[in-house]
Amino acid sequence: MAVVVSLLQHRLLQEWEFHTDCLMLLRKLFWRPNHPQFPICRTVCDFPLKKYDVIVVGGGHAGTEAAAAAARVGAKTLLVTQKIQTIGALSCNPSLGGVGKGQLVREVDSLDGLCGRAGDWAGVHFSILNRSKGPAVWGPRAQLDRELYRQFIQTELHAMPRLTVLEGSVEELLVSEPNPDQPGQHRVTGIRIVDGGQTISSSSMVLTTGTFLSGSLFMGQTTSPGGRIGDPPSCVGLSHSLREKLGLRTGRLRTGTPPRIIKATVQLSLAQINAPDKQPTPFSYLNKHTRCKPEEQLPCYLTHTTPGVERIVMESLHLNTHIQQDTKGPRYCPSIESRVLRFPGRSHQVWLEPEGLTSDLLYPQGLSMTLPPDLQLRLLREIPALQRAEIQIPGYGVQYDFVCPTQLSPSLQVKRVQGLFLAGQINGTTGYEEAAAQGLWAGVNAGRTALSLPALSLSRTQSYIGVLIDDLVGRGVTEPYRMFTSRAEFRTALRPDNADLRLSPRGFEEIGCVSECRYEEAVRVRDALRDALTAMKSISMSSTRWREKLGDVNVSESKSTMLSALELLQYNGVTFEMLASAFPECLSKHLEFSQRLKIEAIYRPHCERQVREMERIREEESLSLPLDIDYFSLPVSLSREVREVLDHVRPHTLGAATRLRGMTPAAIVQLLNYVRKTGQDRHGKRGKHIEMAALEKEGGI
Ligand SMILES: Cc1cc2nc3c(=O)[nH]c(=O)nc-3n(C[C@H](O)[C@H](O)[C@H](O)COP(=O)(O)OP(=O)(O)OC[C@H]3O[C@@H](n4cnc5c(N)ncnc54)[C@H](O)[C@@H]3O)c2cc1C
Repeated sequence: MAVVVSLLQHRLLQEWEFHTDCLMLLRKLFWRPNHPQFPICRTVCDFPLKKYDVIVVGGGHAGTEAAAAAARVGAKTLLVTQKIQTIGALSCNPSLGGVGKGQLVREVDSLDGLCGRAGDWAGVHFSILNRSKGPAVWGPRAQLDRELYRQFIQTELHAMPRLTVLEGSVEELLVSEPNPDQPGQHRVTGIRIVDGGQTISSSSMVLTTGTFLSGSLFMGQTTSPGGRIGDPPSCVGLSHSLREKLGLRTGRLRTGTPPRIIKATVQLSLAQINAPDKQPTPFSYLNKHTRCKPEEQLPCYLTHTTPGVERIVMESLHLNTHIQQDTKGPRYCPSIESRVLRFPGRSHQVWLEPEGLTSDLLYPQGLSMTLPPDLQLRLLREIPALQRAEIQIPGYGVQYDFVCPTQLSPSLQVKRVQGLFLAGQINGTTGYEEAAAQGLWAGVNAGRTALSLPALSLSRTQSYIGVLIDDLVGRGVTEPYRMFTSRAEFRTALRPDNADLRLSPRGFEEIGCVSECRYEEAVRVRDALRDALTAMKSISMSSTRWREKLGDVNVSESKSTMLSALELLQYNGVTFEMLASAFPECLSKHLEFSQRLKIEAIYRPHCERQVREMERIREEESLSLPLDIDYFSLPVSLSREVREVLDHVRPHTLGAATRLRGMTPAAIVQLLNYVRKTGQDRHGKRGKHIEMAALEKEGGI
């Protein structure tokens, strides 16, 4: 019976249809935290095995995705985390997605990860951010019910084949001599647990300790050890293992969280209401609906700080230890103290966000602070809507160790330690989505390595996950790293609408982390879109004929050339529905994909141009770069970082430049265009001479 319930539950979770209340009922009936039928071990003595293919340390957003991904690729996996109850906990903001981050959620979902479906289950307010810009940079986002999110993640993990969960704290990584056939100075062999000092072996491991590695909590002038309020830090032994035993370079970063406010004490009538989208858009490609019905969604509210807020911050700086420290915090999610110090005299936005369907708390986004609790209350009450507010949990800051991610390879394996993978905040990132994306990729590669399969990497031309990892391992971090669409040079191709086509087929055929049912759906969509594009290309008419056929479309009458239906779809005001009603016999069967086809039509020419540029780069790899280029004054769009690297290394060829740390495809295109454009002049004058000199210097002639 237990097995049948487990299978049924898992199947339903994979393929739910939210509008069927029956699933809610089944979940209510069968959901039991730590249900005994699942392989969960509370103490080390309980656990069934002494050896696993993969051990994942930490049950946050990176760890849960890593454990699930390793199990999906076929590895016998153990997830060890300090508290089973906090698996999938949202440490800070009750929200998922956003600009750049939403793209990551879609990509994790396309590789069969958990967070997209968890977001659809737990979301209480859905919106697409950046709608005024093109669909390539739209940001799917949701406010979440914390409890529902945590429960969903735990239910998924508990039902995952090949995965065991152990409650415990890891104090030491066990290592031995490296395998001589592979690069590296050590080889990971297992872990030691704090409680009783028992050891468990594995040849692959993913470390995802988040904000817990030597974590310290700050509130006013009080500092205490901790990784998150109510949770102890990772034991000192683990930091020692990484630094002293393995010789890894670490750094220190910080972040903070706002006080949680009792909703009943807030005068919401004094704040501006922010409604969700009328029709929620699911994160997951498998879901047609979200669990929350459109009319059941909760609003957010917008209010602003006053001069009184600034005064309290400035007057109490001496009582605020966290803010006095040099440690770098998240630039794009700053505390109210940092905002006031950076932009004095301004009023700052504060979003009042629901914490869940039944929660009586509000999360004041924008008011992250580390003042003493009495001053936090005084500060809140300077805001009109919060003048009677009461705090349930005060805000606090956390400082933690991270491992400099340039010590990792693109598979997220530590270069000098065979079998050791790192993911999430431990790599210097911030945010659930960044953690989930790395966790999934580290889990895939840890699983593959344990099964003697080659580790894989994702290119930045293919995915935001590739951009994130390439940035981390190529450039490292100097402050908590968060994703933005501007980090992706190929963002018009890496859209939130097409992550399934980019990743699910590869995820099934090559990587092995995608289920057959998701693969089949992605292939169905891919084939249907291809057929629809072919059909649209085959319909071609003059603009006059199109105007006759479709009525008042915005195509110039003077346009004498023929336009295909696909080209016409690029125009403002032309919809796929209009084309389908004009040519029902060949287009109406594709109406299901009308929005995707419109987006595809808009971006296709640009994406094709980018593909041609990439091909050009490959063909031009041997193109010489003049040795006397002044990279700092080059009149092209290159970042300061890239100019510094080029100036320092002075690569001889374009191919050598592409392999430099931190070089992006966009920078290479800029360089290629510049050298091609100026090449002729230079060859006529000094170019040849310089190339000869370079060869001589290299001993080439
Ligand atoms: C106070 C605070 C403020 C934050 N503010 C923001 C913000 O403003 N914006 C933002 O985007 N993000 C913020 N975050 C960060 C966000 O919570 C993280 O980015 C995200 O949770 C990172 O996921 P992770 O999986 O790397 O780590 P976490 O979610 O931190 O999970 C780490 C897990 O590892 C476990 N663990 C640690 N050490 C051990 C061990 N030795 N043995 C076993 N288990 C262990 C922990 O119990 C925990 O379950 C904040 C976090 C905190 C704590």
